[in-house]
Amino acid sequence: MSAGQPRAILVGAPGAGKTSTGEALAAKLGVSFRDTDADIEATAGKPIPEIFLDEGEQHFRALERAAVAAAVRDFDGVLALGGGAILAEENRAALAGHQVVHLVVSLGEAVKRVGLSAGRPLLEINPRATLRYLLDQRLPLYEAAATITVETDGRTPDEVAEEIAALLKP
Ligand SMILES: Nc1ncnc2c1ncn2[C@@H]1O[C@H](COP(=O)(O)OP(=O)(O)O)[C@@H](O)[C@H]1O
Ligand SMILES: O=C(O)C1=C[C@@H](OP(=O)(O)O)[C@@H](O)[C@H](O)C1
Ligand SMILES: [Mg+2]
Repeated sequence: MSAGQPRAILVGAPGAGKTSTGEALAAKLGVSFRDTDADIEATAGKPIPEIFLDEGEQHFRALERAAVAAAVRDFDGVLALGGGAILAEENRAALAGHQVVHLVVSLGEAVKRVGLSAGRPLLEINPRATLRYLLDQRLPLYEAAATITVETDGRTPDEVAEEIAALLKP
């Protein structure tokens, strides 16, 4: 069954604001919001840090590939992905042909927003160095997947959502 396609798919580093800006954008457009991280937690029946602890990152990534495939196929609102979803070739292929928004965040701002935050198992130790590594590894992948690129530093999720809404094709 196909319900159309997502109005927008948000990608970017942890702390870029995919979840919060995605919610603001969905409200602005009057459509639903979905986050693959929430889908994964619902499937696993536990929070992401527990999945990492109990089954490990590889298992989380397998759940994530299934969540991305299902959401891109079935969902017609605003979709936020987890920051690491871009690493899987299968997920990058699923994004092709969609309106993909890269939320850009600087290292310093990302550290301020999510440094040592509970709920992001990859960032629990040395968040600045880890985020620097993640950004180096992933930035080219976010850039290649994106059809729209928006800066988020110094702007609220609502302001970022406003810019995206103006740039999206109907
Ligand atoms: N544009 C922004 N300006 C300031 N803080 C933000 C902005 N976007 C998100 N945040 C804050 O940063 C944290 C991470 O945001 P979140 O939406 O979960 O990012 P992501 O889903 O990309 O990891 C939250 O505390 C959120 O309130
Ligand atoms: O960067 C990553 O690999 C991850 C980012 C998280 O999502 P956000 O980017 O929404 O924080 C979440 O999917 C998980 O903790 C792994
Ligand atoms: Mg998120």
